[in-house]
Amino acid sequence: MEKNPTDVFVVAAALVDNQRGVLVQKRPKGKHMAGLWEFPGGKIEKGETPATALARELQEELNISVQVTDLEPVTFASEPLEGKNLLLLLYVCKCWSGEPESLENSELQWVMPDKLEELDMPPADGPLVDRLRKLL
Ligand SMILES: Nc1nc2c([nH]c(=O)n2[C@H]2C[C@H](O)[C@@H](COP(=O)(O)OP(=O)(O)OP(=O)(O)O)O2)c(=O)[nH]1
Repeated sequence: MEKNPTDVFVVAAALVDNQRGVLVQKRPKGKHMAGLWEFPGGKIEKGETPATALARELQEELNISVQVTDLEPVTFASEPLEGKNLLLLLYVCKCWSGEPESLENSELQWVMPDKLEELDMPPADGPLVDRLRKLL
């Protein structure tokens, strides 16, 4: 099968804490979809697996260490994005080292799973949130 050059592969994590809920971050000003809340993560780079990409993103964005074996695949979304197709893979992570802090100047908040749907999130995230609510 030929690789579709218009696909954008993104991995994201629902970090789950029993007391605080799920961590979301606000997309910073100046970026596409600025101001919307999203799950931490980002694009998969060349040579990475989805899980190694996500562990790298979580380190870079939140300064936490995650073992790839603690990343549990949950669901995915496929959505048009600026003339391309976004394939967004969502993982749940319940175990990490360090306290998440924003290294990229984005606002963070913990939200209980049943309140996630009240947030303004990118269109691709709607089905992910539905799935998480049923799971958590
Ligand atoms: N991390 C994350 N990205 C999401 C979510 N939902 C969603 O549509 N996206 C989109 C936004 C971006 O277009 C893309 C993530 O790529 P990114 O954060 O690495 O890239 P970006 O567009 O912010 O900018 P850049 O780093 O490429 O300059 O996936 C989500 O819940 N989490």
